[in-house]
Amino acid sequence: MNTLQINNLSKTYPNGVRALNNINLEITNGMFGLLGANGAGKSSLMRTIASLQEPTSGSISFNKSDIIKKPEHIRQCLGYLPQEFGVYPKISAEKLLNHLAVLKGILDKNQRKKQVTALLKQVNLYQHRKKAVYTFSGGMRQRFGIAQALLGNPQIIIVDEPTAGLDPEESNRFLNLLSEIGENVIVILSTHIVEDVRNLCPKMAILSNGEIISEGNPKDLVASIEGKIWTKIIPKNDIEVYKNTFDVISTKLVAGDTQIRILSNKKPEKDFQLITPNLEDFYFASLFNNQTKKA
Ligand SMILES: Nc1ncnc2c1ncn2[C@@H]1O[C@H](COP(=O)(O)OP(=O)(O)OP(=O)(O)O)[C@@H](O)[C@H]1O
Repeated sequence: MNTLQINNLSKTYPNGVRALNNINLEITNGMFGLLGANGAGKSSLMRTIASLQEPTSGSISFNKSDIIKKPEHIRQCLGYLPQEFGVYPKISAEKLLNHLAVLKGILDKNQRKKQVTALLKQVNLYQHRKKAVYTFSGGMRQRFGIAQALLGNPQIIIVDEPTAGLDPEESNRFLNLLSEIGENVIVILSTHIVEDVRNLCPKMAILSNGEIISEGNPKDLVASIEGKIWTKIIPKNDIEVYKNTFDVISTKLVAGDTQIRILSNKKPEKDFQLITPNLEDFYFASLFNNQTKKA
């Protein structure tokens, strides 16, 4: 069993932005979803775990080895697909993956060829192996990205916002690929897409303004708000009135009408309907509770 242990981790950038604020997490084998809005601090946390930047304070260990003092340990067993993969040179996907394999320390030529071929097949890019990656579509690039992250059989794989910008079919394809990686490694999926976490991750945490505000199994978290989420269709202009009166966690346009969802232990008033909550409701309820706690 692999264990990533994060204790009291904080990161303040030189410009004064406090991106991470006292994070504590223990992550073991399987898919772990890190959910948060843009700017919540997900990439800051992913980059710090990948030892690409140092925290301001706190500690991270991977299988009991301190990765801030000894970053080479996690680098050897890490596969990382960053949010921005960067510029691709004008060489074929096969050559680029081979080159990245050398950088990863796979020096035996035969072993390297075997692994590059197997990975290109696994991510369904084998038939496109002679094409340059910069000519690939967004989805193909992300699949190439996961192939490079899997080089060298990593024990911990970090994917940062991998489906942002992909169409639904490519997104599905990518997530299926991710779910096949296996249960014997840690996979951290950082995303703002609630559905992705619900479908894939048995464990998750919500990050907001650099803090972990909820953590657990998605089903258990949703069960904790069972019987507390109420909905009503209201005129668009009344939103502010309802917000001032009730704990409105979200508003949504449904077929041109405005639907509000409210967090309440009992029926807020007549015409409200109790609904079976989903993970998105839990996410919004967490953000709402956290904001009101701070206000
Ligand atoms: N290198 C940096 N220097 C200064 N501030 C930064 C730096 N990187 C991130 N930030 C700031 O830290 C905060 C968290 O950013 P981060 O990129 O970690 O969030 P995120 O959840 O990954 O969001 P997104 O999905 O939009 O990238 C933001 O306020 C951002 O502007």
